[in-house]
Amino acid sequence: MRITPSILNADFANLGAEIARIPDADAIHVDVMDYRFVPNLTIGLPVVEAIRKSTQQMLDIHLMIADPDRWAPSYAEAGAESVTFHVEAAKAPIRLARELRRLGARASLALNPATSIDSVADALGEVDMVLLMTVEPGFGGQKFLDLVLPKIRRTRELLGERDVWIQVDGGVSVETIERCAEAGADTFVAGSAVYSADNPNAMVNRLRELAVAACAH
Ligand SMILES: O=C(CO)[C@H](O)[C@H](O)COP(=O)(O)O
Ligand SMILES: [Fe+2]
Repeated sequence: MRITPSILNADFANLGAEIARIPDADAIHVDVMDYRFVPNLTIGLPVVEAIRKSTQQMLDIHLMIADPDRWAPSYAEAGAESVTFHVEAAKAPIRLARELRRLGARASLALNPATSIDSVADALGEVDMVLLMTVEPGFGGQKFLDLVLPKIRRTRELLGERDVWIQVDGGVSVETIERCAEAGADTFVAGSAVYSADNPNAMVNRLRELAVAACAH
């Protein structure tokens, strides 16, 4: 069970210090948005390169951008351990996943809430993680969409014994993480839940404990 907090709701003027507040995180989830794939703009490659220099923690880059085929490899070259791109945006997802792995990164495929996992079933052997959006991408602090839970179960079923992580992203909190874990998710993005907590690192550990306990049922 991995907790990968999103820095979307952290203080962007103090990113290094904000990341240092969550030493027990399993990775730092960085949301890259481009005003094209989603109606929001965040940060891009230069900031990711600066983050890379400021921390040894695993970087989990979530690209919500148009044309990831063109831009995603640079994030692997910048030293990100995991690069996620959206299937709705990629022109050649298998070629891109292979390129990311060739560059030494984990390759990960993201699906919007309305995108079916069965539509990408044949590509699952090419990736290290599937990110299932549990809100419409673009903003932090949105309400978790329960309608994604059957897709988490279906993804687990399709993956079988394969060692592919299932990450959920959007509205994950102490209220919703157990449902995700019971359905088969093993990697959890939490943005506002972590950074609105008085003690973000304690929240990371609390979320992990809830996920572990839910899975043991
Ligand atoms: O990809 C994202 C939004 O598109 C973010 O990772 C996600 O929304 C995290 O924030 P929160 O936990 O507040 O929902
Ligand atoms: Fe994200």
